[in-house]
Amino acid sequence: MKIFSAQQIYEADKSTIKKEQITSEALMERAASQLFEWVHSRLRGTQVNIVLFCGIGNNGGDGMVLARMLHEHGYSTKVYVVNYSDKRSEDFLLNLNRLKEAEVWPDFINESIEMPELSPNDIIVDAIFGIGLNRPPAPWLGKLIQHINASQAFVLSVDIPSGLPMDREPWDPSHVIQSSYVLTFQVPKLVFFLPKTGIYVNQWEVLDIGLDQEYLSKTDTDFELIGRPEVLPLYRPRLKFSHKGTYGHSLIVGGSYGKIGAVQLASNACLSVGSGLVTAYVPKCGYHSLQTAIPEVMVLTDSDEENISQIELPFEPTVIGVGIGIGLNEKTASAFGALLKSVAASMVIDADGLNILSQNPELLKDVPELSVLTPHPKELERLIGKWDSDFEKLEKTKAFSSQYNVAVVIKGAHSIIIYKDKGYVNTTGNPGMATAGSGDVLTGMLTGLIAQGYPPLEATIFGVYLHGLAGDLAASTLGYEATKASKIIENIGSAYSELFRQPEQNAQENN
Ligand SMILES: NC(=O)C1=CN([C@@H]2O[C@H](COP(=O)(O)OP(=O)(O)OC[C@H]3O[C@@H](n4cnc5c(N)ncnc54)[C@H](O)[C@@H]3O)[C@@H](O)[C@H]2O)[C@@H](O)CC1
Ligand SMILES: Nc1ncnc2c1ncn2[C@@H]1O[C@H](COP(=O)(O)OP(=O)(O)O)[C@@H](O)[C@H]1O
Ligand SMILES: [K+]
Repeated sequence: MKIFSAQQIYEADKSTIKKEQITSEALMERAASQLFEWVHSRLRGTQVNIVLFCGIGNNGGDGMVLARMLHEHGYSTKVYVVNYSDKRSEDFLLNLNRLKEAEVWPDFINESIEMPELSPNDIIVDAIFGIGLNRPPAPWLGKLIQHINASQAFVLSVDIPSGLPMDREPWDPSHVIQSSYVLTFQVPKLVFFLPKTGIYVNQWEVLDIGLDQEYLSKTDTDFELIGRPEVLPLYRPRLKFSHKGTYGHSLIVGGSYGKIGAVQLASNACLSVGSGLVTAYVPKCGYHSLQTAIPEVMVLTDSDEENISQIELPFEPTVIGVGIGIGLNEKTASAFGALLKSVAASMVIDADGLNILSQNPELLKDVPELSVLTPHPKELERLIGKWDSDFEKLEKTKAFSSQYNVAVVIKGAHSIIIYKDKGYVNTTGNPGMATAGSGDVLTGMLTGLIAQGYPPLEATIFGVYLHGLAGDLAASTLGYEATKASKIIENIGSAYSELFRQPEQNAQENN
């Protein structure tokens, strides 16, 4: 699913209005009836107190229409107009009048009014600001937002949590609505998925308000949300008359004394995702444990007992996954540098492989084109330098990816794959995966997919999704705390099956 900017969403609105020859007010009515249907189908007339906070723009207009519909269906409502500007939108004004005609009399909140009383049992509708927020909310608005956040009530945000801008981090992190649920119009918003802005969104769902499909499909976006519909077409079916050679020979290079487990995890994941053959290259100390733990994996050893010192390969691997548990030893760094120079095959580079690159940036030019780098945030910072916001981080990563023609996976709750100017935002995974070795599993999986012939970018999009899905399946039986890296591997098979089974749910959890 494409992720559009605010500008593009306004364009889509305009295009819809023009093409369908409807008024903007009719589009607002359509959007708000979707909101109403959502609420009504869940509450079914239950008598709870619904408190609506509506701004004076079109987001507030949506709130006004929703208030009228709730009132008409017998719900108990209290409406506050949050009067932050004299520049009220036309459609807001029109719907304010309609609300009054329906004999609902909103209270007007401004700077000098006391905060309204709220109960934890209320349902609060947050329609103060939408995607039009373009400057910091005034301090009194910030206080109102804090007051709503302190209420412990369920907060349903219209389109986006109020106070959250579309293209930057908030000016004051405490002046943003903490949404229990966001009903967002037509398309998901990038800020739902970034670490510093996604924290305001507990759950979200897209409401289809019928914006111009032609505009939406022909417009290119900087980011795409990766769910099952995006991943399924990437799948490469296994052929009946195939053999192990059809699915590539992966090489996993890594490990050092005390960190052989990382190679075990990566090799096992590589095999479990479907690589035809897997060879692990480790220092001598890793030989016995690897041969014992995973009989399917072949093992080559370095001449050094504890560290990789010189990589000599008696065969030509299809793809190399490198860096996990490798350490920062000088001998290892120069062996890694020599490996980069000697192979043309794509690599998947992780962990200390990335740190060696950061310490020796002259090696970056030798990284084979279309390789995949999988940094967690600290490793990324060492590679591209500090950033002042999530948005700058994305821009810097795009520049890095373009410069070296590599895909970069920014790992996190929503891992984002950057390739040149485009970002792919993953939707699977859970906090149970914040555990030792889950990154090693990802490295092995991406390597194993490339081995099977998935082009590197597709392997990365597919693999990051599958890794998260395997983690979700592991957590569904084990819970977050007991989910560990080896359990993610055990669920790779079920994750493949899951791809072809259940329809994707609309609501996404994001905490
Ligand atoms: N036809 C349309 O354009 C549709 C718009 N919809 C709703 O419209 C919303 C966008 O509406 P608007 O563009 O009116 O914007 P908002 O309702 O988000 O904000 C209202 C106005 O407040 C001003 N403003 C921004 N930051 C401010 C601040 N800190 N203090 C005071 N004033 C500030 C801006 O001029 C802005 O236009 C969407 O989020 C969505 O809810 C929906 O009704 C669907 C159709
Ligand atoms: N809170 C989370 N939600 C979803 N996925 C997560 C979360 N925390 C970590 N992950 C995933 O787990 C993996 C962790 O990788 P990494 O930090 O390199 O671990 P390690 O170095 O221990 O192998 C990444 O793929 C990341 O996206
Ligand atoms: K809102």
